[in-house]
Amino acid sequence: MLELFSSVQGEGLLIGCRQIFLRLAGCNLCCAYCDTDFAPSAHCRVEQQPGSGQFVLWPNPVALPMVLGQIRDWLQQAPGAHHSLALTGGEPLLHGALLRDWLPQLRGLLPVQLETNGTLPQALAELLPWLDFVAMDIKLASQTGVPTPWAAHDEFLRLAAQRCCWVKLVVGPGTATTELEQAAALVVQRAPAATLVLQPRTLDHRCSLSAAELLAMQTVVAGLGVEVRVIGQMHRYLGML
Ligand SMILES: C[S@@+](CC[C@H](N)C(=O)[O-])C[C@H]1O[C@@H](n2cnc3c(N)ncnc32)[C@H](O)[C@@H]1O
Ligand SMILES: Nc1nc2[nH]cc(C(=O)O)c2c(=O)[nH]1
Ligand code: SF4
Ligand SMILES: [Mg+2]
Repeated sequence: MLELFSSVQGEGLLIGCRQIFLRLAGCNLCCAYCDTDFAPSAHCRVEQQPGSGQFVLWPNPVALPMVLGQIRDWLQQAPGAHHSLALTGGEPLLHGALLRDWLPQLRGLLPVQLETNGTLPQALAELLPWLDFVAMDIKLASQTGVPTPWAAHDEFLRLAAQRCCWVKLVVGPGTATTELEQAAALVVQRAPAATLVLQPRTLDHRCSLSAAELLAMQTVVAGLGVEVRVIGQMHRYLGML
């Protein structure tokens, strides 16, 4: 485990909701735009007072009772403040066995949102009963630098559609209309109730696209019958974790 903190969700459909973030190490992808250090570490950093920027280091592997104790403290300090728990990484679905163990108790404290790259459908299938929200990326080759894993995304989205789910597309300079069309078609086919979020790539702390470029992309996706939102990474602007 790499991080445990209480913040405000800065992306996707739960933007603005207070959440506890649990970040796990490791990833099966290497997106060119990735803003997160997910390398395994000997320590997990745990923010003390939320927003303080003061961390204590817990040695890895962290045991579940430590995590539950810290979350209970935050919930008691701020009654009713938290909406849910965000499980992120790295790619959290690489830790299927651990999550199978942990999720029943974590979900006893808060509803659970999974942040995922949408490439590990088998792992998702095993954890679905303990997930309330699934925020899935479709990884566009123009931004990641590697071909989009369309087949894995297809299988993944079929499963995610059994939960409250939305799809994030990180878009940026070079994103092709054909990519947007293919992603929108997949959503229409596999999860017609899901919203598609256009998330502009953040580069050097700024939005990498102009207003005109974002609106043009929004027009393409909306024209294909998908519910669409344009949402940037708000936590960066707020200066939050
Ligand atoms: C760090 S990832 C962890 C979860 C999972 N590995 C994934 O990619 O969905 C969390 C989210 O941050 C997004 N993200 C990472 N770097 C970004 C950037 N520079 N600009 C915009 N979004 C970014 C990812 O696309 C993903 O939606
Ligand atoms: N505030 C905040 N919102 C987020 N939404 C997704 C995040 C992630 O790294 O998965 C993230 C994050 O790291 N911080
Ligand atoms: S899948 Fe997520 S954590 Fe992994 S490299 Fe891409 S953005 Fe980063
Ligand atoms: Mg992040």
